[in-house]
Amino acid sequence: MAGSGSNVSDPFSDHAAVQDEREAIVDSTLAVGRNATLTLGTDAVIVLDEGLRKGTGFNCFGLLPQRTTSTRSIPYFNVLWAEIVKDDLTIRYAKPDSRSADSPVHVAYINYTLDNSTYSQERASKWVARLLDRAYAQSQRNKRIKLLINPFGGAGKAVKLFTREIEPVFAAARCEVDVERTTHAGHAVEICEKLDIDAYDVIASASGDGLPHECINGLSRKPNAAEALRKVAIVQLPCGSGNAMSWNLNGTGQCSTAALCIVKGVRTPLDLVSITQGNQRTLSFLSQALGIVAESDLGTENLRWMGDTRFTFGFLVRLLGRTVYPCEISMKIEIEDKQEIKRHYARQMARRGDQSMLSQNELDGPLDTSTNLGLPPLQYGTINDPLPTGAGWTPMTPFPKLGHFYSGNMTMMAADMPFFPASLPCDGLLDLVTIDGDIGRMKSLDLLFSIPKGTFFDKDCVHVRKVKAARVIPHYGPLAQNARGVSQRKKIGYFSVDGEKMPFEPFQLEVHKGLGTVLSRHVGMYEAIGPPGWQDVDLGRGNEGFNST
Ligand SMILES: Nc1ncnc2c1ncn2[C@@H]1O[C@H](COP(=O)(O)OP(=O)(O)OP(=O)(O)O)[C@@H](O)[C@H]1O
Repeated sequence: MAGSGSNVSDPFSDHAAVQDEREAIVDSTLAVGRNATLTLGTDAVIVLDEGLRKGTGFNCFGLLPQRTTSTRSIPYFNVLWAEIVKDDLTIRYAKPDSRSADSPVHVAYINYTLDNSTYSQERASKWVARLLDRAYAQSQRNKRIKLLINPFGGAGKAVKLFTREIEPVFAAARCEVDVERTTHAGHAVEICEKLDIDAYDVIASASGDGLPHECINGLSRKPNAAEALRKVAIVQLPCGSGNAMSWNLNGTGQCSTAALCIVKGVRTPLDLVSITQGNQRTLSFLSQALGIVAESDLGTENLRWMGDTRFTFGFLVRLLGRTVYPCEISMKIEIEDKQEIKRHYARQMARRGDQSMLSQNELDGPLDTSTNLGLPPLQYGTINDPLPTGAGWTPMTPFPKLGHFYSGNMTMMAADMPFFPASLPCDGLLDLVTIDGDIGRMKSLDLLFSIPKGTFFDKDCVHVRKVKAARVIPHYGPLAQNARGVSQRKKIGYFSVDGEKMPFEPFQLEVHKGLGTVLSRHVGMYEAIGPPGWQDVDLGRGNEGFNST
């Protein structure tokens, strides 16, 4: 009944709480001049300024509408820096050029002259500190970035893109940037092998996916490789043609937006894959391909003048030719059923959903100090060892009609190419897809169009498993007689790792959970929609699923 004693559920009866709330509102609002205030809102800083209403003064003789609102909101994510110099408060932020989802950004700023009383200055300094706390949250400020530019990457525009789109964003965010141009193939490996890992937080590549691949392999050559790969985050500023790393971690193919995402990026551990061939061990962060995908990429180098279209052209030519690429494959399968893969994905996403619950150790996993911080030992040996036969390993099995062998550690292989929708940055597993090459042209075309639509995963002819390791022996390439008259297959064919050409010969791969580190827009997840229907999967209780640690 109204008025009968205290009502604890009535927030207005709690005077202390109301007082706290009032003070919080007062603290979050800063008066900057007679007609303007800046307020720290839930996810943006709100600028209320009568001056904004006046517009630019040009309204095309009354034909264009004048700005009628006096407020503007700047999302915290876009705030690059804020500071007070003498009596001037300046907030620099990344302003999108358009409303499109993948719009580039440019650096803009607002500036107000403060009342120069000590009280006002102190309040303003506290307000700026609170703004920066919100703008950066879990992300490290003033990152120290080693920035490598491949002057010939993509369409050869990386240097221009750096000057116009990337540098202004890093400068506005007060990042320390040390720029170096690569002069030859393999240069990034050499630079990263010698890099002082205490001097940098991030290695950024203004390039395609080739340079990040080299950076990872450069760090892997250090005697303290595991420590280096843990300490320094590898990122990409998308200047190539595929730019998969940027699409997966930041959801953009724009250099300026990727720079903003790196400024605000949070550390995410990334599984890396060891590939052994002969006596070589290479690390991979993205994909391994044999057959049609490798040929469409590496076999079309002579068509570079076509730009991105060369992949599609190469793909269609081979697809319509119903080319097969026979191989023998043995895998250590962890999850095979598509519904189980969706459940695994849903379970991992549920864990990631509450980021505040994750400790840094849980995110990065324990660092194995038993190996002097060098690369982790290979659990299943190399391609030169006898075939592993332990739990989960399938026998070496012929795939006589194989059209695609494609394993992926990230979802997007390029813009609109979510080839591995169930992949996760740090589940210790690789998504391995095989498709027969003789499935018929219409079915093949339908498959091709299903990739951007996100329905590819559920197609019957698409075989997907989550694996921890695999051994592959390619059995294609033309037959030729050797000097002793014995028929042998010529080593002609393409094997691509992260889009880079590797020797066309047998290989073994093995996943290392969370060995690498990247910066991502969201902790522990890719900017992708996941396998179809994963949100509807019933996780049940007590079902812990695959434990990859
Ligand atoms: N200065 C250079 N001259 C020649 N090759 C270089 C140079 N710098 C880097 N490279 C090599 O270029 C290769 C491709 O690099 P990157 O991925 O950056 O560009 P891209 O191939 O054009 O991009 P994408 O893979 O998206 O098409 C890498 O293998 C790297 O070793």
